[in-house]
Amino acid sequence: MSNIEVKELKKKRKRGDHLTKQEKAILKQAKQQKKESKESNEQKESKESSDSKKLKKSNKPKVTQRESNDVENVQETNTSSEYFTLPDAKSTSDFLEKNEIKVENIGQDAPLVITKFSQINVDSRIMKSFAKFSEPTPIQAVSWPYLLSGKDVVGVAETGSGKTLAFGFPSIVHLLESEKSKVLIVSPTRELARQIHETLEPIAASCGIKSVCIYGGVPKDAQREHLKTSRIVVATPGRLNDFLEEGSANLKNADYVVLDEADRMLEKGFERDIKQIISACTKSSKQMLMFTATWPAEVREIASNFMRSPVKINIGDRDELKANTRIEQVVEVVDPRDKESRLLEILQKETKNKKEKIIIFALYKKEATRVEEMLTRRGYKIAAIHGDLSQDRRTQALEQFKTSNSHILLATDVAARGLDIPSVGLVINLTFPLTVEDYVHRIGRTGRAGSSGRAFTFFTVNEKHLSGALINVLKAADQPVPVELMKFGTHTKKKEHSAYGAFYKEIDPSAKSKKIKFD
Ligand SMILES: Nc1ncnc2c1ncn2[C@@H]1O[C@H](COP(=O)(O)OP(=O)(O)OP(=O)(O)O)[C@@H](O)[C@H]1O
Repeated sequence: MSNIEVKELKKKRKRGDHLTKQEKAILKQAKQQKKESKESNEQKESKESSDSKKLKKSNKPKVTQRESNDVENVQETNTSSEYFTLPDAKSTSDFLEKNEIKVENIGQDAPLVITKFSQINVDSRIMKSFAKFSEPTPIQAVSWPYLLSGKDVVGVAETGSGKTLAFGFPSIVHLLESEKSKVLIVSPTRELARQIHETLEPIAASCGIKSVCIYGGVPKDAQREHLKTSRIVVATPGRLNDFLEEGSANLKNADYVVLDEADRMLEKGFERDIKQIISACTKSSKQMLMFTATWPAEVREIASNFMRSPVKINIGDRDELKANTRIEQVVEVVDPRDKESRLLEILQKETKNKKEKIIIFALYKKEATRVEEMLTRRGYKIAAIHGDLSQDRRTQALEQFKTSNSHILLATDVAARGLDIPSVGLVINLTFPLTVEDYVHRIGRTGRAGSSGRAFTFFTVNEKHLSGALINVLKAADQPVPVELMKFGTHTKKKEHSAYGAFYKEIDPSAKSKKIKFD
């Protein structure tokens, strides 16, 4: 058995390909030999070295907690341990319990966790990106061991819990490991794509890896050029498909594919685009990842069509729809005609001597424009972001809001998901969104990365079909349920797949119309 042969088998195992009994036996034997040689090296070393030398980490640490001799279980137990060590069983179980972590599809094994950065053993250039954090967040702690081991993963964790680095960090390790590979990350909105790119670009660049952000509403030339050399592609579906159709994007080597905000990406408005994109990633051994804060039953089956027996990670018991519990939620049932006067009262109170940022959500673009004008006339400095604005104006508005030139952002649901602006203290839902999932994402623009936040929501008779689902979300977070809301009824209706995203899909105005052929 040559080293090359063993290496090939390890790769095969990492990809999740089937191993014959003989191949498993070869791996087991190799593992045993490695263990023995390590032990004999360690014995030699301990004889000749001082105590400090013993503390020095091996370049390829082993999983020490759960070695298995069961050949059948080699794939599950002997994960890609060269990148991490595991804590002892007690620390693991305490961590899992404290954070209400559920991990499915790992057989009989206990979940693997990386609770400290010191357990990670990867290129130090990547580790620098964690210098500002004290420890991995729960979704990072649990998803990293599986992602670093080549597994498909569905990760469901509350808004603002660090999902971007949960899928982003292992993607860079993957690119360093495999020179030909590419990473593709798909996001539903341009702003979120830019944000993901801004998070990962510096880390990738420090390792000499180029990345590109592909999104609509801006000229194509620069993106097309960067595509040629980039190994990380962060994209919105429409523009990416344009590039695929014209032959400028090549995803043949994309073997680490992420759908961020995965439930949104699998909705009717996007499903076809996503199918097209994934079928362009032709490598059979690709790793598929889906991350989100909301995972409705309606999309779980669709998701399974794209994945190979994924590990399902659920932080905080999120089989039911749940909002971040650090957000104080106030719901006020009002007459639809009174919403804007109530908004003015709230703003007057909330903007007095307060520095925190506020996001106001409207449902329709026209509504957003009208309310923006109304508030501007009353002297408020407003930044606005919705689908009717040019991309330049959207980018500018978001920048203004982030850098504090204006404390209020008026937005439609293009800003509901993913955007990470740490000083947002209050979210106001002027008009309730189309689904309660969107409500959870909207209010999740506050209370990020362990901080607390507040959300104020107007609820009217027009949304009464959503009262039951909203009541459940309020109750699950121990928030008060107004009597007026209860009067609308507590029943929940099954969501229609086509209901979501109806106002959401981004149309790229710069995309060329398709040719129609007449016979
Ligand atoms: N280990 C960590 N410790 C503390 N903060 C972290 C850690 N990892 C990431 N963060 C910070 O947490 C914030 C939220 O992260 P991120 O935007 O990835 O959340 P998310 O889970 O994707 O949210 P959403 O569901 O709204 O998309 C970011 O500001 C990020 O820098």
